[in-house]
Amino acid sequence: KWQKTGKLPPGPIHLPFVGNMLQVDINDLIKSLVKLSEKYGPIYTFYLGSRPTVVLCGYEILKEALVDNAEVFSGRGDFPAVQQYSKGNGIVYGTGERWRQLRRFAITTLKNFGMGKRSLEERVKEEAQYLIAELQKTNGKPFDPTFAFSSAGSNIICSLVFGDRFDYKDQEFLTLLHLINNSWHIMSSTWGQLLFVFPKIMRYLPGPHRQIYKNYVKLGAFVAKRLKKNKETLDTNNLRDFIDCFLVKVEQEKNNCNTHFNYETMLKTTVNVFFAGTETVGSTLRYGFRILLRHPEVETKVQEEIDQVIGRNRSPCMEDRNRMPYTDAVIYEILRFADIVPMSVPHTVTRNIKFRGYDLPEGLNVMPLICTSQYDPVKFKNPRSFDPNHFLDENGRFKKNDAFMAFSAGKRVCLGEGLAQMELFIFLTTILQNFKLKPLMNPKDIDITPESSGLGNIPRPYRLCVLPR
Ligand code: HEM
Repeated sequence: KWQKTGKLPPGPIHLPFVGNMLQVDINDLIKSLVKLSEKYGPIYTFYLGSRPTVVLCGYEILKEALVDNAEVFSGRGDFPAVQQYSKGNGIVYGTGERWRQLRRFAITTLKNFGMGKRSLEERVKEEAQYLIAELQKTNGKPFDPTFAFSSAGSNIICSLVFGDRFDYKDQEFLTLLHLINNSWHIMSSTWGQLLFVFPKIMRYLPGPHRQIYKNYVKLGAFVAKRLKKNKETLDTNNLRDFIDCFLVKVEQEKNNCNTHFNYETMLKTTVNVFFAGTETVGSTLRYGFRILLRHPEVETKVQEEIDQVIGRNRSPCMEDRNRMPYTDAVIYEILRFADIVPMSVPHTVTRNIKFRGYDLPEGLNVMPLICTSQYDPVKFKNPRSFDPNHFLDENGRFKKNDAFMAFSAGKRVCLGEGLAQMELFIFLTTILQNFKLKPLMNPKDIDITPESSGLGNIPRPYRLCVLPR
């Protein structure tokens, strides 16, 4: 069907059933896809089993697709790791009118609860103090920061979605964080990549990839419990959180047989936002602090800027960011270099389109390799090096770069970008205001390449010490 519809971009010769599997290293799918673009150019066709996918590489073509043709490239493509659970419900994996309505509702509702506003900033500042208290408990001894960071990030989204934060030692909370972390690791492992390339076959084979679905079911059970609790205690004159607002919306729409607001979409959307808001910020902080251990000179410069602009006696706030170009650039560079969602999430085209001379039929899978924009040598001087100068001009002022696509671009752009930027700035500056980082090895020996790459780029596990300043 796909071939008959028109001229797809060229690509490596594919075999029946296995597609282009034999042309890639399944331990590092992304690297292989980037390598193929050296031969076939910025747009080529790659077969996942029998299904063609158009791969987009480099800033120019990603912008042309995701931004200049935003509507057409806004469909959601095959993502087998989660499809079995989400079944097209929810924001991340929804498509068409359902996705549009759920996304609009989520953005408006999260804004009403303070996303992008001062009230939420106060919440983030308060959480930063809990994080500092948690780090103080380590007494300068080595520790693994994974769960302290993901707890802090997760608590912000929990406040918005569930109306409250959790204690860092709360067992149920820790279990949820483990489920999310575990799923993210599997999606980013060889098993996750096998699942991506062979969705049908892998569904029937044993292996860790099956755990992703089980984890989602457990997360869903927790969210279902919260939905029930909210419903039992709902006061329509005092809406407490995202779930309350969704319950009201479902009730308002109950006689509309075409509605997209029902129990299933409420459950899956809540799971989506909870998952997306937890692992991403946690992973970025974990990656970012590993980079700072590797580059103590960057840590020192950020601390100098903190001392100059904020001092030691008050908490950092978002207004400070405008007066801290170096720290601003460091955060952008962490997001660029760590590149924690390197191939974004698959898209599709929503209607037939002629694009760069090729015929892309409606429903065709598109893989926007946003890592190739973040590492585009035309747009960044030394893309393979961590260098905050990528975001500074010659006078030391912050300089935007269009090729920065850590949150993707266009209609599907991450809806939590503003929130994530706020959390990263406040958490990072509050930690560096209070502590000096101490690595457990010579900084020059710290490897800041990812441990594995798939849906996510996973930083290598590490421990560090934090000493009071
Ligand atoms: C450093 C932190 C984050 C990064 C790097 C990140 C990155 C991304 C990326 C690359 C996408 C895929 C966009 C696409 O399909 O083209 C995405 C989607 C999404 N993100 Fe984030 N994200 C982050 C934090 C958050 C937070 C805090 C939230 C919570 C509100 C969130 C909620 C979502 C949702 C709901 C989507 C799906 C959007 C859609 O399909 O319309 N993300 N994110």
